[in-house]
Amino acid sequence: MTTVTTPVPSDSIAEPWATEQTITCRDDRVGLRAVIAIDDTTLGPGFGGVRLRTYPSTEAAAREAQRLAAAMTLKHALAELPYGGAKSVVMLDGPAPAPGSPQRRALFARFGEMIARTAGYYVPGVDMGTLLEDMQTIRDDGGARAFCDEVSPSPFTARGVYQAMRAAAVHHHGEGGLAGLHVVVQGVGSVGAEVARLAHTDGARLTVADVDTARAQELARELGGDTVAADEAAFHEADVFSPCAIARVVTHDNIARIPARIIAGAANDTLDDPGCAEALREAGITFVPDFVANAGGVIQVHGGVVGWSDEETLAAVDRIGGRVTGLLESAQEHGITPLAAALQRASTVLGREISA
Ligand SMILES: NC(=O)c1ccc[n+]([C@@H]2O[C@H](COP(=O)([O-])OP(=O)(O)OC[C@H]3O[C@@H](n4cnc5c(N)ncnc54)[C@H](O)[C@@H]3O)[C@@H](O)[C@H]2O)c1
Repeated sequence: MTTVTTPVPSDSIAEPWATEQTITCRDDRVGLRAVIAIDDTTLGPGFGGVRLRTYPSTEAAAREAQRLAAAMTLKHALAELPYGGAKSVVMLDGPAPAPGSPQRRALFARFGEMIARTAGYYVPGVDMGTLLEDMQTIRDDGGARAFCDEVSPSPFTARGVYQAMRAAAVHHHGEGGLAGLHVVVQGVGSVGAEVARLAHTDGARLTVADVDTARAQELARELGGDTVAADEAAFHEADVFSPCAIARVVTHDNIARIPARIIAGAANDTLDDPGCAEALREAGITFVPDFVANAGGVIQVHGGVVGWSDEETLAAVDRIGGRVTGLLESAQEHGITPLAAALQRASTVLGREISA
């Protein structure tokens, strides 16, 4: 007699046709429930991280995988990288298996086998909740291609965000760039702290915020700056606001309270909804799309894959600045938002219409 295990209660994949492929993966022997979303492979295999966390439903997990995969498509298209957009989520129903444990290894080995079935069209990397060793398991035990670069992408992401911020400052204030400007950084983890340091080196005055207040205070001391409460960072008097922590910090309801004239940060999904981009433009605030500003990490990963020298990788990351300048000029010329300009660029690169 066959035993049928009841699937995770719920629901469905809400948008079955949102991506080129959305694949569910299940193996009860190792406790695997995962969703792989391959958004678009026009430019190459879909590359995107594996996220490991709990979700309230299968639908929520699938939605997140699809949404993040679409953002990766845009990120790679704008960064001129030969990858499509993809993302996967492994659903937890309790605490994550400990790093190095046989359970964790079995989970990622099996997931790797399922990734291998995409025949290279999905290439995973590290994301929230996963570790380099998980990618190595996917590769070594699962037999799938995986990006397992041991170099942390965070400093490269930070450098790209800094270049984006600087380009926006030059666009607004002329060649002086960030010198003398007040920059508020929300979230001073591996990316935000480095963004703050680079802006400080460029002559900016820094105010930093983090839910880990000791971390913010220590960095403020290092940079001779100030701190502000984490949930007040966006509303603190400043020239530049750099969200480097959580998603959706800009909402229709709070735009009127944001004093900064430039928003450029690392946090994915900074806008609560794409319509906020037009509201920001009307409020006179220049928003640099997150998927343009935070591409330094994927550029570094690609540099590792194709064997760029450190100088070549840094030069490629620094080109984010010129790209932002181009988008801001195009947006100004056509009376559109920088987000719309970025989507137009992605539409051209991908050969299909992409709207917000
Ligand atoms: N690391 C990368 O290369 C990379 C690449 C692209 C995008 N991002 C995005 O950039 C952001 C930062 O990434 P990271 O690698 O620095 O993460 P991190 O975990 O190293 O740092 C995040 C920091 O934000 C703080 N934080 C959390 N919630 C906060 C809140 N509500 N207000 C203020 N601070 C808060 C945390 O205490 C931590 O110090 C994330 O949104 C991430 O998805 C990172």
